[in-house]
Amino acid sequence: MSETLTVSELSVAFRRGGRGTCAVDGLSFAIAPGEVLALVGESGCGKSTVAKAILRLLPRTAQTGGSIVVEGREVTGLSERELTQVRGRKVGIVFQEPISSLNPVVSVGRQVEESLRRHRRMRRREAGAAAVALLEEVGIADPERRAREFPHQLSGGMCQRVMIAIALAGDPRVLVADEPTTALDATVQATILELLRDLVARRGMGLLLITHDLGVVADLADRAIVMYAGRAVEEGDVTELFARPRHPYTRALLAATPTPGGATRARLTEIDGIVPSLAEPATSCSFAERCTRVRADCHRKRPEPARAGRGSVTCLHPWEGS
Ligand SMILES: Nc1ncnc2c1ncn2[C@@H]1O[C@H](COP(=O)(O)OP(=O)(O)OP(=O)(O)O)[C@@H](O)[C@H]1O
Repeated sequence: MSETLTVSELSVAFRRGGRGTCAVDGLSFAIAPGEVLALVGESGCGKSTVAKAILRLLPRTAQTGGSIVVEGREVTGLSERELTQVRGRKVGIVFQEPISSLNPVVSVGRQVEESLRRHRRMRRREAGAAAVALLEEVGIADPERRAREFPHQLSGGMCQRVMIAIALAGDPRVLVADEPTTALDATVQATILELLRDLVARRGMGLLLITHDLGVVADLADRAIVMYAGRAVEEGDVTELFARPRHPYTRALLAATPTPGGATRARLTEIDGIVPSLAEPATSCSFAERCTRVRADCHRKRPEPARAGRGSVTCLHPWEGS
């Protein structure tokens, strides 16, 4: 099966007063139709930067390297005009804050219609009917009435459904969902995850799910990449990753995840300051300072990805599969 999205050796550095911060460092992955791939890691590890690089939404101060191919088309060198065909039509995006992402003074039906007219060149009447059908597809009851309402009249969960309808208007082959349920309460979260799962299966889209929440990964993803300081430290099938985490960071993340009904164990703190300059790539393991298994060579040698089970691990001394 051909991939909907292939990212190869993606790197992104931000310049800040003469110094560079390497936010993403040599990340590669591919998503097949109907597949859910999660990018998981703490705040600041570079997840959103990956999403923005795919949609070419990074500021001019960002230096990007590597290749991003969407449905066989390299997007890194495209002009703004060519990019409009990719954004929305081939790649849709859903952000974390549904209410602030919607226009408060335009009815939700009209906002879906506008997206349909922009991406699919529909006439107004045709777009009106298609908007109602999309609202129904994303699970909004009584869609004709709801289409006339404004964002403040809808719950957070319903607003997120509207955002998903807007993202689907261009009939994208890949959906990028950046923390799609983080702003919602737990029961609503579960219904939105179920909707995303249904849509991926029904439409055969690829889904890149960006989250810091391993519970969300377990619920929805087929595969996951665990990111730390801009690099993939472990990658694999979700069931294997949860059953046999090999990287000490994956283990630490799993240990910090609240268990149902149990107490939340210590949370890992946010990472700041990653790699000082792109010209000076890391010469050691970036997790060494926080690692419980650290050995002398971790401070001297940069680990490279090595195959492990059906995935890979980037660690000089990984836990062996048991
Ligand atoms: N526009 C920017 N200019 C400079 N540095 C940036 C910019 N955007 C992100 N960064 C830096 O890049 C790194 C990765 O940020 P990013 O937002 O991708 O992480 P994240 O894992 O998505 O975190 P969060 O979940 O908090 O959004 C951070 O060190 C951040 O400070």
